[in-house]
Amino acid sequence: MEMIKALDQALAKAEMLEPVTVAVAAAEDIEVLEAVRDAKKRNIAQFRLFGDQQHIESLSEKVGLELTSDEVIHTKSHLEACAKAVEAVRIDRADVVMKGMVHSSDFLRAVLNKEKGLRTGKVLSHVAVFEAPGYDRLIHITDPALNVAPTLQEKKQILENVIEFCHSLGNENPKIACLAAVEVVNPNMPPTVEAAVLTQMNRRGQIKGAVIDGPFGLDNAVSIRAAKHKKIDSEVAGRADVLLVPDIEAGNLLYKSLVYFGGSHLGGLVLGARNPVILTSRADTHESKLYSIALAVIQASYQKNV
Ligand SMILES: CCCC(=O)OP(=O)(O)O
Repeated sequence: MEMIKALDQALAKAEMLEPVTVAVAAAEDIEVLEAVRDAKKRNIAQFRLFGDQQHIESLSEKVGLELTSDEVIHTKSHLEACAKAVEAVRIDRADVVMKGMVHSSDFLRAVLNKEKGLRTGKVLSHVAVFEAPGYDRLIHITDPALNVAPTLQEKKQILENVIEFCHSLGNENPKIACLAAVEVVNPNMPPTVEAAVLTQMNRRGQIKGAVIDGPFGLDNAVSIRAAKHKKIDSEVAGRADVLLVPDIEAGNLLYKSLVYFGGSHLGGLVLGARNPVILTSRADTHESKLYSIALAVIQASYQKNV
């Protein structure tokens, strides 16, 4: 498979695949409904929209989205919308679940629910895929939204999730930079120590399918000039496809810096679940929500074929 290097390429790829049914939790939002409208136009997805029916219908009219009566399912609260959207996926009435205008914590509680959620045996983790101006490839940030302070063991599993995801986008050997505040191992700075351990686990074949290195500062992970200036010699330095961040604070700040200072678009998914799960910020654009749907279509097709 040809490697996907841009979000528009992901959209084009999704258009060639089987459309999926997406269950949206709390769909009463302009940006969500614009993404729904555009995904339907491109025939990459059908939808089941859970939320306040009147509100969904009035916003849909504003964005020129025509809905049939079976596409909207009225719910009385956001929690009910999350539970019902996840249930739709569990009982195979939908293939993908998507966060709408609801807090990530409420949405994730439904996804992670032990009896009624979409857990597998794996650690679930979030990845945000950015097209950043001036960077020559897609940059994956993990985990900016789900694992608050992952342990070393959890970081290994977060890496395994993102490696499989990169493979689904045709990147067979992604370059992964484990980020910290500095690029040397400092026993007083746990992220630097864990980055070194993960690097060694990759070298010894305990984490396969990628080239992992670290610790790196952000500069030398994504800038060849910075890496050369600091005399860092690594296949990954300046060319990272994936940034493993130390914790949710670093990841979420980096995510929102790329959006608000960098003007980047993105796609966001939860990995490791039974079905694709779309999770973006409530404030992300409809373009980013559409790209997320495209990535979910690709992931669904990949999961069917492996
Ligand atoms: C993937 C970003 C998660 C997030 O921060 O969501 P909200 O902005 O909706 O809180």
